[in-house]
Amino acid sequence: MTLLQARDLSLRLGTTQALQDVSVDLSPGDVVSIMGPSGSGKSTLLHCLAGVLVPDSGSVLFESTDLTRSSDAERSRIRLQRMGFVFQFGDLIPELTMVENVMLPLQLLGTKRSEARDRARTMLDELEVGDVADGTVGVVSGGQAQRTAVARALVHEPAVIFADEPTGALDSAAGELVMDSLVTAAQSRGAAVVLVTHDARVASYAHRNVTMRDGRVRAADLTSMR
Ligand SMILES: Nc1ncnc2c1ncn2[C@@H]1O[C@H](COP(=O)(O)OP(=O)(O)OP(=O)(O)O)[C@@H](O)[C@H]1O
Repeated sequence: MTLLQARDLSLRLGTTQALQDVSVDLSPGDVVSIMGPSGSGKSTLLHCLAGVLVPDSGSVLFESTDLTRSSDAERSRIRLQRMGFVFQFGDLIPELTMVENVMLPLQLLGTKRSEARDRARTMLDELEVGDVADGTVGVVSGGQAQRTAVARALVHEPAVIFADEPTGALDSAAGELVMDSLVTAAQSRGAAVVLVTHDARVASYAHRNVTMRDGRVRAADLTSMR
């Protein structure tokens, strides 16, 4: 069964051919890393797979919807309901506590506040950051904030998590904890993970690697060492 099937994606950004004929498949529970030098098109590919950017040509079939033929509103709805996102700098809302940050996707999806709070707390406990649930970004460590961002990405049970340099701002010990929690929690729910990273240790969590160079896939389906 395929969760996401991207075919022959090409996209020009300004004067740069950011993607050229890129194809990627994702099955439920897959963990795929996207590596490659700076400027090779990794983030652009991730954004096309997630329906944030629409390629000039090619198709992105996600759970039977072609994201390249969907309206902005439809793609936003699919992202909210079926996808989770983790970025390099957590992007937690600083005015909210950790648990309030994790409640957000559920509340946007219409879950009652009390239920959203319970589910967010359970998720934070699972990621071993339940003790900082009532803290704000200013008082928790970078690793705790990033595990909270992972909790927020997973709390609404998405089919896929997109993570762009999720450990890029952390030291290696904290980064490993974030990766362990991300991959373990996603796998236990059958969610796929797409990771953009420069870091071979982060990529070693993946089942498959896609290496980009100048907007093209250089090598796909390499077996990870882990
Ligand atoms: N909005 C834009 N306008 C013009 N060119 C862009 C734009 N966004 C990205 N590019 C160019 O597209 C190419 C691919 O960028 P992208 O950010 O996908 O690379 P990347 O591999 O993720 O790089 P990095 O590792 O540095 O984040 C680069 O040459 C970049 O300069």
